Amino acid sequence: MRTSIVRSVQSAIARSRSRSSSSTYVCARAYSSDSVPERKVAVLGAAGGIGQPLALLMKLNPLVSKLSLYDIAGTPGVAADVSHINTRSEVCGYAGEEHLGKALEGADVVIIPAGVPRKPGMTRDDLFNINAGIVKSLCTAIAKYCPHALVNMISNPVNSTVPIAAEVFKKAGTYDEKRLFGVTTLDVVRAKTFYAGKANVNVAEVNVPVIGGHAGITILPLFSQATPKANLSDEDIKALTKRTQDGGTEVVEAKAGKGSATLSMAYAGAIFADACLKGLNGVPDVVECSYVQSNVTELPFFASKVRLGKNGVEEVLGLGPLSDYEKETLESLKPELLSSIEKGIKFANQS
Ligand SMILES: NC(=O)c1ccc[n+]([C@@H]2O[C@H](COP(=O)([O-])OP(=O)(O)OC[C@H]3O[C@@H](n4cnc5c(N)ncnc54)[C@H](O)[C@@H]3O)[C@@H](O)[C@H]2O)c1
Ligand SMILES: O=C(O)C[C@H](O)C(=O)O
Repeated sequence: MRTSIVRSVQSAIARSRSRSSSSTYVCARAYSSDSVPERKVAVLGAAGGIGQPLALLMKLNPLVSKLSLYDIAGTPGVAADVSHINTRSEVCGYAGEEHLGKALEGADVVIIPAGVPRKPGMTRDDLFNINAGIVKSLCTAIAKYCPHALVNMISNPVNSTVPIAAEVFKKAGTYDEKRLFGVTTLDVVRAKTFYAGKANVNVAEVNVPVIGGHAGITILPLFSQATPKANLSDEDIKALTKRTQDGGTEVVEAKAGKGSATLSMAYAGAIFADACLKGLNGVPDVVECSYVQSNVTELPFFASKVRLGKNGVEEVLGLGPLSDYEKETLESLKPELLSSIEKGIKFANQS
């Protein structure tokens, strides 16, 4: 049995090598699984700092049957590399725009970490001029080749790139607000880590919702709802809030010009994609925070807890009780978040 699987993998690799002589893509079939639904996940920007470890983590996910790795260059190598891992999914690497359609066809989940990262001294909004165009063209292709996929937007500034994606999909007639997500999981990951350290509780048991958006003061961790409960002072809560808001900058400065968070982001992106896949597969009660179309506040997009289901967003959950500090901070983040949303909408509609 094992020998025949090994032989079939070897012959699949040989077949893929012969058809990828131009080195544009490599496809290698691994193992099949009868009990779990087939799911194709595409990563756009897969040769980058986030893309590579995210490709690795998605290759480790047993819910994935096909892993499609797309970038403007470098993906055949990444695909060949991760394809040797003995997990379920078939891996294909596509390099160059002419292969984007093939990379996307049939995708259930598309994860987008394509675009430039920050350098010290930059805000996420400083990335807008380059990343807005990248996201727009990738979303145009998604609308064409996999209009029903769940889209996990990582590219910054998320506060604007998600509204850009929504406008592109609206124009193409494929927009479904239940299928578009800004990935804010890294804020939750950070809030959990920092809270566990300060409260001296087991980090594996910690939960902290993070609402708002994904940039500076628009990131609002709700430590008043954190569990397990801990008796932290107002000063501690303020310091934890600030550290969560500045978490990305902390990494950008530490990397000193060599980019922003990649490994922790890949981890966070893998958690969120896994939640999307579980929801699609009908696993009940899958809840994660995400930046989605929302009416929990007056802002058209807002991050809060979201219940995931077979069609993507099943329910955008309310904010729950907020402390006075959180109420005040929520009001103060709204103008900046609204202006980032409007900037994205304007860009998508004028260019
Ligand atoms: N949402 C979050 O929490 C979060 C966290 C960390 C980083 N980010 C953002 O993710 C993005 C990527 O960061 P990174 O560190 O991986 O950057 P990186 O430069 O290491 O990788 C980006 C990759 O995107 C590719 N790319 C560029 N244009 C493309 C296109 N048109 N199609 C496909 N691929 C394209 C590049 O070739 C590169 O491989 C940045 O915008 C960064 O700010 C978001
Ligand atoms: O901070 C950045 O520029 C990257 C990312 O948004 C992060 O939060 O780490």
